[in-house]
Amino acid sequence: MQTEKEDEDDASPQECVAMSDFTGSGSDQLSFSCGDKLLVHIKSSSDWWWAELRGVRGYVPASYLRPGDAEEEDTSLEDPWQDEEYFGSYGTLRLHLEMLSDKSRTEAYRQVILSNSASLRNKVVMDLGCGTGIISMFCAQLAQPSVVYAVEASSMAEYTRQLVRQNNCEEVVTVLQGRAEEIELPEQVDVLVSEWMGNCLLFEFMVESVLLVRDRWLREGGVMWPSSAALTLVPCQADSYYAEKMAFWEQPYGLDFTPLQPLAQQEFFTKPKFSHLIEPNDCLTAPCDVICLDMYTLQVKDLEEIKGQFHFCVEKSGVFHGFTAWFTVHFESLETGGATVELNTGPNSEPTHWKQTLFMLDRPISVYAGDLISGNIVLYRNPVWRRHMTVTLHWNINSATEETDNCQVGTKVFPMWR
Ligand SMILES: N=C(N)NC/C=C/[C@H]1O[C@@H](n2cnc3c(N)ncnc32)[C@H](O)[C@@H]1O
Repeated sequence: MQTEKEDEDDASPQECVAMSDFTGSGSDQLSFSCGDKLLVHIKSSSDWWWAELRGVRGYVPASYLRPGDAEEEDTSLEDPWQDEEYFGSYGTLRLHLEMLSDKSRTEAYRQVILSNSASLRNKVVMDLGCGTGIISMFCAQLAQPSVVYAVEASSMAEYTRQLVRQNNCEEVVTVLQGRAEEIELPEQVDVLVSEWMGNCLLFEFMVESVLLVRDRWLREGGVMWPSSAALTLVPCQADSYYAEKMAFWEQPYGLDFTPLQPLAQQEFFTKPKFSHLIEPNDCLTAPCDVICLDMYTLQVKDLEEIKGQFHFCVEKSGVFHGFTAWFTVHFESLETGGATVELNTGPNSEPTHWKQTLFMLDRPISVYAGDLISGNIVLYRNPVWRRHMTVTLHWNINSATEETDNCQVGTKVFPMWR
């Protein structure tokens, strides 16, 4: 871990305490365990600090640290769910406009209601995290449930009540403001519908609320919508993104800026890229469902660490820049044998506001038809910041051709976001 920063001295290093384990990737990141006391020498950016642990220095993720001793009591006030910020953001229209403008997403939920309208007659429904109440109003408009409990924790709930009245749905739709896992209902529900999926499926971990409400309010034999969810992964090319963020430094205006490339890798390729639009022909192999969740059996404790294996066979030679992930959810029919509705956020479906998530490798690797890329993905929920996680990818590349017979191995940890 000896690097050029060794001699850089700083005024007074600040002592910080690690709030959870961190396994560094790349040669300049420092690993540590929960409770370790680190000396922070340089806060080189908001995300990464230059720190020292037991005489070894390296980059550490700032969000894993809290100030030592003095300010101890302050950070204990920090809400691990960041509810104020989270529900505050849903109290404004921006995110609701984005979700409502996402036709693929919203029409999928409408299709679920429409294709189950007969079976929804006289049913008790909960719409968890109803936002502006669109799904609840689909239920009232397209079917005849006995009641829909539209639960919304943010201040949007007040406006949702107005929208329900404005659209003559108040007979059926009851808006309840509060966290769904904390509110009281007069009865159990037959159907628990929610649009809880975050980037990379789980980010925000709203799914925890869905599971808690399932366990408390879904009657025996009740239906979960979505019923199942799958995270899909594919090794891909990302030429334009790589050119834009890394190759750019090779010869801007005829000058050689390559000494900035390590910084570019740190700044642009450390975190996943949300809202990435992958072209179908960027995929180097057929995609693979690496994680499958059954919404009837999934438990909150399972969310701490979710692991999936993958085995890809390279279909065409190209440059392996990274992995792209997306998700698909399924809504089973209320009628036995009825049609299942699918919402697929992948590159072969209509784009959604989630688009896809790109995980860039530290450096691109040339791969050839027939090569095997196998390994695993692990989603580690952040033990402190409960809406965040890290995504760890381990991969092996076994060449199909003899010239590069050595097996290349790689691993990288992506914070999302803390
Ligand atoms: N699909 C994603 N990512 N987010 C879209 C869904 C987010 C909406 O659900 C609400 N919400 C989230 N969690 C809860 C909860 N536990 N109780 C009540 N309302 C909640 C938020 O305030 C947004 O309006």
